[in-house]
Amino acid sequence: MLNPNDIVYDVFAGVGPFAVPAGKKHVIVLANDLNPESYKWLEHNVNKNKTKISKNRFLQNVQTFNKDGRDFIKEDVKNHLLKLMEKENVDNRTIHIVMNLPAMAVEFLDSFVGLLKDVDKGFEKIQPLICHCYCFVKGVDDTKNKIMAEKLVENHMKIKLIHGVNLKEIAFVRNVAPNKDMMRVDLFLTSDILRNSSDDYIIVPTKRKCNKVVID
Ligand SMILES: C[S@@+](CC[C@H](N)C(=O)[O-])C[C@H]1O[C@@H](n2cnc3c(N)ncnc32)[C@H](O)[C@@H]1O
Repeated sequence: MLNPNDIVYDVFAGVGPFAVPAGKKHVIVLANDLNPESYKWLEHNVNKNKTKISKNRFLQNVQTFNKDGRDFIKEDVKNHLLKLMEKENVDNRTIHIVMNLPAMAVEFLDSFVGLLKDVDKGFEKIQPLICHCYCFVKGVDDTKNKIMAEKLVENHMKIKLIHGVNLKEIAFVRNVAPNKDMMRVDLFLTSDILRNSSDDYIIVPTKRKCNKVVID
């Protein structure tokens, strides 16, 4: 899916199985992991594969971070987006946010709501901005799995998902245990979400129970 001008923010990068191949394709990558041991090997793999270009350049190839995902989003992803919004020329590219921590990633999604609420222009320069959020659902059937994954994201972001507007796709990834499937929800992080100016969206009730969603 990735092209050389694209940008990847890998919030839960582990030892770099997404970040390193992306860096090798000359994609700009900001890769983060909280676990110091994962971070050590992420650094090792980035250096070993020569994906690191220069400490001093803004758009270096792969940059690594050792932070909690929420801090990484609110500080480093935000700052990087702000710099892109200030640039005069915009490359033709897609920005991807990868959130591969299926048990918990949805709990970090609210960080994007209002992330750029103080900004009033330049949003077109950071679109499309696609968030790939992995989650687990109680495996029932494909249709119900997709509804559960959608409700899970809606409850955590407190926004209504609308296909083609802020929802790109919901995909089955794999079965991980009896009655437990991994799903991937691809979201368009629109300027409405980033500014939290969500007149178009119905705010869904906050009632939620951890990762489980009950379908009537
Ligand atoms: C399922 S692994 C995914 C790693 C990698 N993306 C992959 O596909 O192999 C999730 C990673 O998230 C990291 N992690 C867990 N909690 C985190 C947090 N709060 N902030 C950042 N990283 C975290 C873990 O250390 C682990 O490396």
